[in-house]
Amino acid sequence: MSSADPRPVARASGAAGDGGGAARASGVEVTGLGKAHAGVRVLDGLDLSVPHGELTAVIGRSGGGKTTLLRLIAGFDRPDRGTITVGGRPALALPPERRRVGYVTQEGSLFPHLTVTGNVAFGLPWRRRRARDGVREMLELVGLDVGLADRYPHELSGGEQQRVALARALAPRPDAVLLDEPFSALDPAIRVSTRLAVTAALAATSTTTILVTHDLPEAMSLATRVAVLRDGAIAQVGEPADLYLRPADAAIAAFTGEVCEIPAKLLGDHASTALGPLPLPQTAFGAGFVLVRPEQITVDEAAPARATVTGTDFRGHDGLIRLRNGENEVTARCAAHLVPELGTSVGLRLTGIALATRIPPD
Ligand SMILES: Nc1ncnc2c1ncn2[C@@H]1O[C@H](COP(=O)(O)OP(=O)(O)OP(=O)(O)O)[C@@H](O)[C@H]1O
Repeated sequence: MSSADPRPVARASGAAGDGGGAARASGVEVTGLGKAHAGVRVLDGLDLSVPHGELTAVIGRSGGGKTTLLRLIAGFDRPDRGTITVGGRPALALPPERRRVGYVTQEGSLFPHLTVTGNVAFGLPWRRRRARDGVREMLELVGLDVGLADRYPHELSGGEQQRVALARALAPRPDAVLLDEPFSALDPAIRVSTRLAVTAALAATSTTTILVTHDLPEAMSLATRVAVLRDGAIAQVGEPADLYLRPADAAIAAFTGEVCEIPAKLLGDHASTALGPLPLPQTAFGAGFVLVRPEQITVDEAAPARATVTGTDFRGHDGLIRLRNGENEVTARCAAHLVPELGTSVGLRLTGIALATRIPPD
């Protein structure tokens, strides 16, 4: 993790949400979860283990069942089969209000007729409700100005509303918090500050969290681990770098970032390509392709392989360069100030290890 990495490093114990005790020793465990909607199987034998105090992001195609998974954990729907354990306690026998699970949606879903104080206090136990200290503590935790305590939701910005929603979810000191695309309705400037405040509050309280998001960079930068939901089950779970650099298959490689296919002779532990040799993640033989990220193709004037720039796609901090190398089209990524002119001939070199290989059927 670099010093610029916004992920909070320390997860303090004994902070606001740390209820302590053996019940909080585990996070969320889901095994063999199955659920059909209107006769269509959405989840099919899904296993997911989120360690206590960690943030796991769940990504997957739209309609793949991410919200369904969160709703089953929260207790808003019942699974057809499988088990769910939250904070070490079997959850299925418990109604939503006794599961000790907080839920924050895209819209925040604050009560419009209650002030910030009323919304946050709603999540507090009775004996703490009348004490404004409890509300103040929660607002400070999510980085909100306590001067906003008497405002109504419509008097707050979207980012402020989401912080209040998290404060309300954290107030009862839940064993887990489920975040269903909580930042997607926010504009980019507010989005960054809101997600920093939210993740800092979750870290300070060591709250086990499942984040559903469509935003891949967001998942990769905030989560300890990322899980890919595919065909009703978790196809791969791992640290962000694992998923990006060592995807389980070609489909996950394409889902987790841009990929480039390069024709190759697969020679066991490495491949031979027109851009030079490349180590393989698994032994493979035959004529096929290696998959690499665009940034693994580097422009290097000393490299023997040459290619002509046929297109550029400027992205601000970096740029994609489309290149023709003999019969092959490849895409490289380079720093914005190094993007070459159209039509230029450049040297190319492959770096790193192939993400995956593909051998076309005969
Ligand atoms: N109550 C319901 N009745 C019938 N079908 C439903 C119900 N809830 C969800 N579905 C269907 O189940 C599938 C999974 O939906 P879900 O909302 O869990 O997916 P998702 O991965 O969260 O999607 P998105 O990323 O678009 O939010 C979809 O095809 C959806 O239409």
